[in-house]
Order: sequence, then structure tokens, then C-alpha cells
Amino acid sequence: MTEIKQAIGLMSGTSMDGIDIALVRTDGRSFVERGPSLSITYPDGFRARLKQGLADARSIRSRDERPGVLARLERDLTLHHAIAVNDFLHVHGIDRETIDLIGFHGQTMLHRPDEGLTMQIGDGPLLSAETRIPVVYDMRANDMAHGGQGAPLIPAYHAALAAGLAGRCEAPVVFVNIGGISNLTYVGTDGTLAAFDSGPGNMLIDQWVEAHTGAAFDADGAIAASGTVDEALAQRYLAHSFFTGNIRRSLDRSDFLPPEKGEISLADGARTLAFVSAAAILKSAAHLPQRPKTYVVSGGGRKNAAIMQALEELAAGQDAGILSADVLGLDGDSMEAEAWAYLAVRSLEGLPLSYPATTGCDAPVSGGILAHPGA
Ligand SMILES: Nc1ncnc2c1ncn2[C@@H]1O[C@H](COP(=O)(O)OP(=O)(O)OP(=O)(O)O)[C@@H](O)[C@H]1O
Ligand SMILES: CC(=O)N[C@H]1[C@@H]2OC[C@@H](O2)[C@@H](O)[C@@H]1O[C@H](C)C(=O)O
Repeated sequence: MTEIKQAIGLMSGTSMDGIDIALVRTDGRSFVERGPSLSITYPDGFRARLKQGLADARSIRSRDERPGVLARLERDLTLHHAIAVNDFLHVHGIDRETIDLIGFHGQTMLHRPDEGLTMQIGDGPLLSAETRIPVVYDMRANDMAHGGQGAPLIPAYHAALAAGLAGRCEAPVVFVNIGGISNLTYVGTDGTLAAFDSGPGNMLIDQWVEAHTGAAFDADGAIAASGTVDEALAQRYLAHSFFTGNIRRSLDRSDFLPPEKGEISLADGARTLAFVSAAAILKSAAHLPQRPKTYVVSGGGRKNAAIMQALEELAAGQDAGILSADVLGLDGDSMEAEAWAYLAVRSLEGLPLSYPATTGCDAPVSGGILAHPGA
């Protein structure tokens, strides 16, 4: 039997709201035992620095460049992650010695699959030295070097989770992650995988609401609740070549921009962007091998009632249902962090992280770099 490892996954996603941490015991194959999790919010000042990092990253031509604030930001981001690991171990009373591995996503600063360029800042050797635990990091680069989109990588984990859902919801099932950007993983009854980014998730809503109110997001969709959908604006987003092109591309934060201020009221804008988020998922699902019967939703967007209502209405029109991952006993907040723990173990075992059907890579490929403490 393959050895079971205890791994911590660390995810700082495109919403840049903080770090999700989760513990998983796994063989990197079919055995997955989900452990505790924790979310740590970045201080406001740090989010502002991450945004400056996005701006400074726009000029890079090679993924090793660290112009402007990026070098210092990478160090501080890594130290935030080290503190997050220590907090996690402390809060849950976990002995550091029992942790075999950390899977460290880092923070995507630039993602241009058409140019074969993706940059996640995050210093694996520093995190390993600070936590005294081996770290697997930089897991997207090898996929891109093999012709892949560099994302999404969560499908390998979704495939492992799907085994536990058999018979509990109507097949075929598609996992939907509504983070800053949304992505889909279809798992057919015969194990067929298909995955891709499906459109803007919360990122347009977040930017829109922040520009008007200073709040980081539309809590529970409360602002959207008093607005109505502007059909013309929604159609403008949904006519984007991302949805109509033949290739399923992965997205960068800058691929879709929020409306101009003054173009529409705050509430109508929030409602329209929530509708776009839902409609993008259904529109992208048309590229799956089969129309799904169940959408299993994770990510912060499942807490926005306007997104969920629109999703339910649109899915009902296709005789499909929407289930929050939590209803199925999964954790919609920590799933990405769990995936990074799982993928780190796969990386250690040399197993594929991505497949032609999930990122468009030439052949199944592994990835990630292993850093040892004291190396
Ligand atoms: N209570 C809530 N009500 C509405 N929206 C929420 C709520 N909580 C979180 N969100 C939304 O979820 C976002 C964070 O979601 P999540 O952590 O899944 O994204 P991420 O992992 O950063 O992104 P990605 O999956 O694209 O990498 C927030 O920016 C916000 O838009
Ligand atoms: C380049 C990058 O960081 N992409 C993220 C982003 O956030 C959601 C979506 O876009 C997805 O493609 C990916 O993250 C998830 C965790 C993934 O790789 O599976």
C-alpha cells in the first residue's frame, strides 16, 4: 500500500482576501481524509500591497523577474503564510512533527497562458525554513511548459472527491468553484474529466462594490438584493470571446473589468455582475462533454444570494440542480486549500497534477518544486 501522508495546503486566491489553510491525510490517489481548516484574513494594508504587486507585475517578460514591490512582497507574503501555518497548528493543537508536507500555492500576480507566462509569488525555501516542514511550491509552471493553461489544477482533487459522492446526487456532476474567477470540473460516471475556467466569479462584484463603498465584497449579496439585472450590460459581458472561442482559456484577473463608475447604479451593477457570474458558469458548461445534472458549488461566491438565486434559476431551465458543497459534507471554503495539500503529495509521488482534459497540456504532467528545511 502507498504511504499515507499528512499534508497542509495553503491557498491565497485571486480574491486576495487572505489565506485558506487545510489539513489532508492522503496517499495522493484515492484515499483522502479531510482534516481541520482555518481562514486568515489579510490586513487591509496588505491587500493594497498585493494590488500594487499586480500593477508592477504587468511589465514582466519572464516569471523570475521581481520588479517594483514584488521582491519585498514575495518575502512578506511568505512570512504571512509561515505565521498562518503556526497559527493553524496552534489553534488545532497539531504537533508540527506529524506534518509531512506543505503545498504552497503562493499568490498569482500575472497569468497570461497565451504567452506561456504565469507567475505565483511565494518563496518555498523560505517557507520551509520558517516552518521546518518540507514545502512543494510553484505547481503551475510545469503544466504551462507542457502546453497547458496552467490552471485549473483543482480537478485532480475533485476527481478524488467525486468517488465519495456517487449515488448521493444526480450524475453527471460538475464541481463549481466561485472564487475571484470561477472554474468547473466535470466528472462523468465513467470517470471522464473535463475542466476549465468558466468566467469571472466574484472579482468584478468585489471591485465594483469596493469602488463605491470601500467594502471588500457584497456581503451575502445584500447590495445586489435591491438591484435589478441590466440585460444589455449582462449581454456585453457574456458576448466576450472567452465564452465563444474554441479554446478554453484560463483567466487572469485583468481579463474582465468592472463597469465604469456612473454607468449603472451601485445596486443594479452588483445584481447584474452577480447574474453574469452565474450565467458565465452555465454558458461555459455548454462546452462540457454532457450537460451536468448537479452543480456542486464551493468558493466564497456561494455566500452571495444573488449569484446562487441566478444559478438556481438558470440551472432549473436545464433540468439541473445546484447544491452547496457543504450540503454534501464537503467544505466549500477550504476545498482549494485541501486541493493544494493533495496536489503536494501527488507532486512528491511524481503523479500527474494536470491532464490534457483539464488544462490542455500535451500529456498528463506532474509539477511543483520541493524545498527542504535547512537545505
Ligand atoms: N458572506 C459573503 N457574501 C458574499 N460574498 C462573499 C462572502 N464571503 C466571501 N465572499 C466572496 O468570496 C470571495 C472569496 O472567495 P474565495 O476565497 O473562494 O476566492 P479565492 O480563493 O480568493 O479565489 P480563486 O478561487 O479565484 O483563487 C470574496 O472576495 C467575496 O467576493
Ligand atoms: C492562475 C491562477 O491562479 N488561477 C486560479 C484562479 O482562481 C480560480 C481559477 O482562476 C483557477 O483557474 C485557479 O485556481 C484554482 C484553485 C485551480 O488552479 O484549480
